[in-house]
Amino acid sequence: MATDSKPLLELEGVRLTFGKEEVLKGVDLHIAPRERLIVLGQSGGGKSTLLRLILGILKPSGGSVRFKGLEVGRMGRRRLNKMRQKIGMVFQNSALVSSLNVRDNLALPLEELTDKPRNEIDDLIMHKLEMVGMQDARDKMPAELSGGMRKRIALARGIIMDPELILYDEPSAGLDPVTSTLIDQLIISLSEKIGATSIVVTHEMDSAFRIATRMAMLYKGRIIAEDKPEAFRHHSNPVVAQFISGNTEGPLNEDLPENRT
Ligand SMILES: Nc1ncnc2c1ncn2[C@@H]1O[C@H](COP(=O)(O)OP(=O)(O)OP(=O)(O)O)[C@@H](O)[C@H]1O
Repeated sequence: MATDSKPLLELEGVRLTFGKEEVLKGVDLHIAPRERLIVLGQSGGGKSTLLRLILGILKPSGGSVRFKGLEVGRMGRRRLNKMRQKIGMVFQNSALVSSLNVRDNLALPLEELTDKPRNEIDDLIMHKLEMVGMQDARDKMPAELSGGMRKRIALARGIIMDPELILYDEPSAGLDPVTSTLIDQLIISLSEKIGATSIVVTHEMDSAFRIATRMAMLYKGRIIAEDKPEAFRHHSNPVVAQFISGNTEGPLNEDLPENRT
């Protein structure tokens, strides 16, 4: 029990500047094992940037990102590779390599980050394809699959190494409502099956409420609210309340290009 209550991931005072733009101004966030945390925020607010900091693709300009107690920004290549074996990533638009078939797309992270033999890689791929109901797609090219099928393959690739943490960037973007619900259910069941923690960036509020065990709102470079989903439905913070409702009147309007001075 004691280890389970320790955060898997700790972000403290994380700042990130691109040129003159300070995108993150001090993000504090602790993520406990097995949580499914939804990160909400406006377009261009820095959500994808946050995921890239967690993966160690970007280094913070200030503050710290710790995965299992280790500072990600200070890891060398070997440590980073080791950590990335424990983190699965499901990108926006699935991000499959169009010139590779499903089998080879799923093999990529295993070949890049491990020295597993081919037969072991093939067994793992079949097992993960079965978990997402896509065992018949092994030899198909991405172009032969629908958006929902490609998303299932992206999920299979995200869990290929039984990660402890899975990062999802807009997992249901561009999918029809039914496919989107099925993908949300799969996200929940897969993370429960492998005992993973999930961080999901999304703008789709129905998906967010279906998936979340906790929610956080990123606004103007900081986390301005974090709470259980029920609390987010009727939040006292006017920014959160407007974001959730999609109301066209409220404090978020100050940030619209036409209202900037
Ligand atoms: N590599 C980069 N170099 C310079 N600026 C960048 C870079 N990556 C992101 N940015 C800028 O940082 C800001 C945050 O981008 P980010 O993609 O993290 O936002 P987001 O919240 O994920 O947006 P969306 O919801 O639209 O995907 C944007 O202004 C973007 O232009």
